[in-house]
Amino acid sequence: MSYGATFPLWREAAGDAWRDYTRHAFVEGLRDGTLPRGAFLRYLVQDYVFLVHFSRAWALAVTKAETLDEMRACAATVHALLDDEMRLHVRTCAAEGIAEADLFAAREAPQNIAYTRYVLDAGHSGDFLDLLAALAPCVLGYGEIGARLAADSHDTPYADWIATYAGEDYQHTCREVGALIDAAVERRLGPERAGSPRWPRLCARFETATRLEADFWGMGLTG
Ligand SMILES: Cc1ncc(CN)c(N)n1
Repeated sequence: MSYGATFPLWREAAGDAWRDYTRHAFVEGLRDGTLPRGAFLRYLVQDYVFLVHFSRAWALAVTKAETLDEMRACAATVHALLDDEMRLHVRTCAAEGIAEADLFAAREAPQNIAYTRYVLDAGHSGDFLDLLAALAPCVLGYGEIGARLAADSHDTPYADWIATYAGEDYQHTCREVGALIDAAVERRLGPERAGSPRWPRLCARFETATRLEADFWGMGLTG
């Protein structure tokens, strides 16, 4: 999955961190069905709270945008998070007897706080590109993981999770976010994006968010 021209460059610059995230033991447990149910539910409850804060971060991107097209793309992502992706969390947890009000009130794990507040801070202290570089591993990494697991999963109880991220709605969001990033980078850095003095810092932001993703899986596994 490439999702545009900038994402593959950021992904390559992140080196091993990208593999640590997208091939994490948690992900492999989703793929082959060996992930303990308790670990999955611990992750899913935290992920609901994560998505609340991620929606706030994408809403912040609306305010940091410079064009109406950018605003529309960010607002569409807020909608996709709040009204599509979180449905997976609500229905899966409801089947386990966990109400949505309990999800909303869940106590945040330190790894969750670290990741979401890092991204929000990238947006508050930086500009639109700083924020997009910190947001990208989340959206596009799950797109990549979902597509791979859909093509290569066995008989797993996590088929609903995989289908959500491999599905057309989520993959459409990934393509739109990839296009948004490309256009935003070109607008601010010009065609020679990798030669811009800002480029290393954007790569570093992407890599940090990628490492925080791996830590988030680890939280699911070990608490
Ligand atoms: C931690 C995390 N990262 C990414 C996604 C995909 N939006 C998610 N639901 N949770």
